[in-house]
Amino acid sequence: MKDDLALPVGTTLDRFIMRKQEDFPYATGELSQLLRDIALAAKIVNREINRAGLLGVTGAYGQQNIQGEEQQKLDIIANIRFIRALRNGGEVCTVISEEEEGIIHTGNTKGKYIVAMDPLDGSSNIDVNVAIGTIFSIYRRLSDIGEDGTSEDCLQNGKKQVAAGYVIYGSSTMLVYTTGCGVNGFTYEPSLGEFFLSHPDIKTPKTGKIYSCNEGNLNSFPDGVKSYLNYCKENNYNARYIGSLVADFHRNLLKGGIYLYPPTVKAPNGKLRLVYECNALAMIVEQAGGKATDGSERILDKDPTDLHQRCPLIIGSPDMVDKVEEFLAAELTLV
Ligand SMILES: O=P(O)(O)OC[C@H]1O[C@](O)(COP(=O)(O)O)[C@@H](O)[C@@H]1O
Ligand SMILES: [Mg+2]
Ligand SMILES: [Mg+2]
Repeated sequence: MKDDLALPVGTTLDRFIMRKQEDFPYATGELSQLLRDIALAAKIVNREINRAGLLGVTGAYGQQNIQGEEQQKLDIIANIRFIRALRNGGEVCTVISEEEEGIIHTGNTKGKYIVAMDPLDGSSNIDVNVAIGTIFSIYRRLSDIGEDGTSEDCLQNGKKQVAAGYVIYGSSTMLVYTTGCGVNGFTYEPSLGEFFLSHPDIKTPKTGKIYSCNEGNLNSFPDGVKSYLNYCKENNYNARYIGSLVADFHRNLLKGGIYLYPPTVKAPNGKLRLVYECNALAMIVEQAGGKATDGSERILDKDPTDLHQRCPLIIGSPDMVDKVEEFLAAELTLV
């Protein structure tokens, strides 16, 4: 067949976004444009990450962020690249970032959207060539068009997300996102500079045999979590922990598994941030048939009170999350 000489390259992200937009007769194209702006920033950051070692942009930047964490140069670069792309795109009035203490007004007062983001996730893995990521949540503003966004706009509960996603910079670079109608994954083809649909309609298995958590903190985990980890070991589950939330989450999403960052003595509210890490992944996992909880409350039901607030995260295959909650509930009855 002649066609075999030129096999189709697949559906580009752009084309996919356009087709999805047709599903919404009242769509104005602004959210579509915003998703494209995020994809553009992801391509640029991907390039920066790939050549970081050559350009000497590895290592610490020499200042701390609001969380008291040493900022890496690539944290700063990714933060600048995403904020610039969102500002130039014109659809976003306000940004919340892990790397910025306060909310960032882009000057696009006509912009209808708010973006909360973790520009670079897995900072401890940046310089050692291990998969890292970017996490983003998109909300519609509540405040009036024509003004800067407000803190009320930025502290919306996770159920209000109109879209959420992540980019994983790993053996290949992928963009995975949802607009509330299922989860789709796109793989980046650098030679064409395009993301192509590679993982349509992702569904996470109901259960799995992989558990991911930093057992270095085991001694200070709640008893219910300790019991669950014993249960995993008794049932010969595989321990897999990359130390980049996006990468651990992505593997478990595709293969079935559970990621846990419980409260510890060092981090009594857990380590991960509700507004720009947990909410986005919770929307994705639920859209893929999974679950996300802080141990007792559904992540998406939590009302944020602070931009950088932390919360425990237990996320993944639904049966596995239920099992952890069972062990935690049993712990409470023993008290
Ligand atoms: O080193 P720990 O305590 O296991 O924490 C690792 C976790 O912290 C994070 O690195 C926090 O995210 P950032 O790198 O964006 O700050 C997660 O990606 C990861 O899952
Ligand atoms: Mg992070
Ligand atoms: Mg980060």
